[in-house]
Amino acid sequence: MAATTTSEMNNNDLPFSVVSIVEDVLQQHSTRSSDVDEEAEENSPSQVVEEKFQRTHFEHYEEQEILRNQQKHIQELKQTLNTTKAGMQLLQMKYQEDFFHLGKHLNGLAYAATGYKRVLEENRKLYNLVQDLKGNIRVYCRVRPFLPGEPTGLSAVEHIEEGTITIRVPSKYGKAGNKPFMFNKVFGPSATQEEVFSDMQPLVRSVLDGYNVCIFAYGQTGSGKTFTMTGPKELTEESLGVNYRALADLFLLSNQRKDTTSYEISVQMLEIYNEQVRDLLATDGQTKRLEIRNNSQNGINVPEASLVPVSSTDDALGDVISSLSQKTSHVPYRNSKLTQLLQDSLGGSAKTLMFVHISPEADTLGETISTLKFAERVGSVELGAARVNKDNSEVKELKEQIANLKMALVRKGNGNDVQPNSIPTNRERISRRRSLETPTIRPKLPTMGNTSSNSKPQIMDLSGPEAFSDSTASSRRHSLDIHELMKSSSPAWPRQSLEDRESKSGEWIDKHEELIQDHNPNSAEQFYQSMVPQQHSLNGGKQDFEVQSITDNESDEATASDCSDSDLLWRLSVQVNVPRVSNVQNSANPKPKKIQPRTAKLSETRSLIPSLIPAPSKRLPNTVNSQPQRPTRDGKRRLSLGT
Ligand SMILES: Nc1ncnc2c1ncn2[C@@H]1O[C@H](COP(=O)(O)OP(=O)(O)OP(=O)(O)O)[C@@H](O)[C@H]1O
Repeated sequence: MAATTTSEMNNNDLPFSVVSIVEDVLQQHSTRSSDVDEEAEENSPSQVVEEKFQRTHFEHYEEQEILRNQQKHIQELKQTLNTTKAGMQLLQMKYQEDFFHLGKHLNGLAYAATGYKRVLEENRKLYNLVQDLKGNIRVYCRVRPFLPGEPTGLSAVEHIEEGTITIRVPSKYGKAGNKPFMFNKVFGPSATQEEVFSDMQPLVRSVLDGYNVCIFAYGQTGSGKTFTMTGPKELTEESLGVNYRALADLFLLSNQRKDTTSYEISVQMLEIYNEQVRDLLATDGQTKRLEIRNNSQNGINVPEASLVPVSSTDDALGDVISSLSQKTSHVPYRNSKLTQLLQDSLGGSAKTLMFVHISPEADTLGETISTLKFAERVGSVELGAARVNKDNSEVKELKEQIANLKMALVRKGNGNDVQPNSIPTNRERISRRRSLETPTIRPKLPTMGNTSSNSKPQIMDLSGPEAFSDSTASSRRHSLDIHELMKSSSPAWPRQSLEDRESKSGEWIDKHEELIQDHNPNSAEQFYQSMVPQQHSLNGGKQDFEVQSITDNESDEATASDCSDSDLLWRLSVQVNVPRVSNVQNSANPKPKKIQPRTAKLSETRSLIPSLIPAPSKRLPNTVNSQPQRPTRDGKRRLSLGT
């Protein structure tokens, strides 16, 4: 029985203490049995047997009692064990349930967090869209990281969040505390070149939709302007700056669209240093000094000539921004070479983006704060909504006629007899209109007074080999044309008749142009490859950066694929204007081209949306500068440009 009990106990996984108690009892039982046997041997047999029986019986009874008690305890223990097990299982289930709920809750929180981020991003896009519609200059702020070897003390930047950068201001700069500055976007020290470019890529791409785009970098020396615009000294694919990426992207798109659209891309690199403009791509081994010219055909351009310093770039840019933000009738663009070149971007119909750069070091905080304040002011300048170039064909033609008439009047006033042929003949007009229709490269229209139909990005850098390219004319390049030309003392500027100019349109537009890409399907990769190993090798004989948007019957894909959300309304204005171009074509061409069904369909769609198009804000024309010249100041802040 003892054995059975033990085995039972074992089978039920009874605690060790219970098993040992049972074994002790069995041990005692066998000891007592042997004692009884010994006593029986000493007494008479019958008595002994009697006593033995009684004792055994009694002991047996006792043992049974003990066993019963123990079994009872075992049962109780079993029950406790089962209850505990059940309790444990319950707890486990509860914990699992709690974990599940916690996970769900966390998921919900994570989702809410991403939702919040999405909403913030959406808000930013909408804010940018509103700003674009108002024509505000977009301002992106970028903070350079601490450089190796620099004392990595306390950063001047307290906090960065989407479009807000908060600066720690100590008491020596006024009221101590945190000062927030708001921009369209703020990139922290860890932002990569790719991140920076991807944010502005839609803007760059809108060049191919016919917009002028100007991108320039501003900030104190060593704050990272060159890094953003070009890249570091050791260029790798990852470290390529905005200029390379923008060009590579334009080549890529032009290649992708080659079946429907032909783009002509050329590059111009200039340096403005001490108010002198130099052609960085001059092939004769010397950097030529250039003069900035403005005519209504091509807007600002730079024929060969020397320049007289006018005023500090820093002051001049500040003055222009100030005038623009106060909406004064006269904006002193001509006070510096930079502002002259940027005239169409700062006051024209271009989309303009300024990168403001700051260093993280606390000891440059004074400069940082004034840079950020200036940049905030720039961000508040409303230029009016950007306008696509190609919607201006009729206006362009009328302006062309007005300019020709003005020219004729001026000549008449000078005693020259003017032939009425300075007014374009029907044939010329038709040929111009045809040029708008051409499905390949749009020829440059040379006649004065005409607004350009080309988009010309610029690249400029004022610090070291800072470069920028020329921007095209917009409809606002007006008042300077005649006066400029008449006042010109540049020997290189052709004293040609309008007819001559028309016949040599390419030369009229820019002497420093050289086609670097045309119909080359591999040009994007070639360009990219050539840039990385050669580093800054744009000097290799390629000149003049000019991107032209060509056909007016561009396919939907050709115009649509590149636009960001914020470009949507800009695109709408492109679309609305297309039917007008078609009309011009039809009226101008005696044998009108058969309109592609795709284009016709587009026209229908487009005709539905004109009411959505914001009216471009109007500005008074600029007059020839009459501002007093300002002394040059050796400003610390500098600019790097790329349009
Ligand atoms: N975002 C960045 N990440 C890493 N290094 C950077 C970054 N920005 C700038 N640098 C480094 O900081 C140094 C100064 O930058 P950079 O030459 O671009 O300044 P800058 O504003 O063009 O100066 P300057 O006006 O004197 O020409 C360079 O060594 C550059 O590689």
